[in-house]
Amino acid sequence: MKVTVVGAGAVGASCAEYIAIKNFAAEVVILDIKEGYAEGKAMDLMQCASLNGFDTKIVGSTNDYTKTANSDICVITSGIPRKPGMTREELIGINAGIVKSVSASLVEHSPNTIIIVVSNPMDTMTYLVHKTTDLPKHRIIGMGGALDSARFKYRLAEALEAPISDVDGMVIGGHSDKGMVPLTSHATRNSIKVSEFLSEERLEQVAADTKVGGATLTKLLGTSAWYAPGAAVSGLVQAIACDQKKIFPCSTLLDGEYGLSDLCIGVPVVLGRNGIERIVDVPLSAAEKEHMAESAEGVKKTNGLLEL
Ligand SMILES: NC(=O)c1ccc[n+]([C@@H]2O[C@H](COP(=O)([O-])OP(=O)(O)OC[C@H]3O[C@@H](n4cnc5c(N)ncnc54)[C@H](O)[C@@H]3O)[C@@H](O)[C@H]2O)c1
Ligand SMILES: O=C(O)C[C@H](O)C(=O)O
Repeated sequence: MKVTVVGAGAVGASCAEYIAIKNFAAEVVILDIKEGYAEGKAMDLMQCASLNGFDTKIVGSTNDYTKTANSDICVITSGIPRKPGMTREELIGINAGIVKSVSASLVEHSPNTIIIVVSNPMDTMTYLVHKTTDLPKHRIIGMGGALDSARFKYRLAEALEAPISDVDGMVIGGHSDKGMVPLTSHATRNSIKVSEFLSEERLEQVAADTKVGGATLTKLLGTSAWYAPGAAVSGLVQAIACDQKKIFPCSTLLDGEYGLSDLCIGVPVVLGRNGIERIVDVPLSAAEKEHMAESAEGVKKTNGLLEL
């Protein structure tokens, strides 16, 4: 199993590190445009191998796509992150050009690859990869919901004063401050609906804190987060590489599912060796349906800014 990660910055390096530590891939190539940067990160990570007990070979590349040839999975993290006070959507002007050229180079060298898009605004960047490459839709996956769901579980555990391992929950919709749809009606603590433990008001606070999860960290860090994003990407990569058939909310091209078409947005999917193997239809409450429709409108508005 060969995995390429484009962008050796905060998220790309974190993602490569988690993939290596989980020890399921033979090779991880990290590629960056900055001279020597990916080679440096790869060498530093390789020097963790004996300490952390992994055999994954990590290779760095300064913009040489021949090193990425025949990758089974390619992750795109190249592009600028937001600064405090910015929205993800404001990154489109710079990141669209980067994602378009990077995805073209990746597909040229790995025509059978599965692409995972991380760069923001992620749903729109995932749509852009659909529009500009000829990869089939099950091989283009946007990562956002896996991270947002991890943040939702963190906030639920905090409210419930329970261990995170007792909590389950999922966030669908657009990966944006306003567009996320935390599915509070489906969230559980050890199979019991969380509404049995928390007031409606407290649950609304959990949902609100979840939606601004990325903005909260950006304010604290001065740039956006990387540990949980890297871990979330590695979870998707592992589910595909190991054919786990796990369900994650991922951004995917919809064609009537959830009453939506011609956009990429987060919905639950089964991930296996073929990429997105199935979109899972979850019954939504009336409020969740309304939030999903509003979220889709927001994503479509951002897609409208693309020069296709
Ligand atoms: N989808 C998500 O859940 C999620 C989570 C976190 C971050 N992000 C996004 O991921 C992106 C990266 O964030 P980061 O914190 O790692 O930023 P970063 O600045 O630390 O790293 C980005 C890297 O991309 C490289 N790069 C730029 N143009 C390139 C090109 N054409 N080819 C190859 N490499 C190129 C840069 O040199 C840099 O090293 C941002 O757009 C951020 O908003 C998304
Ligand atoms: O918040 C950001 O801009 C980065 C990322 O999308 C995140 O949710 O951490």
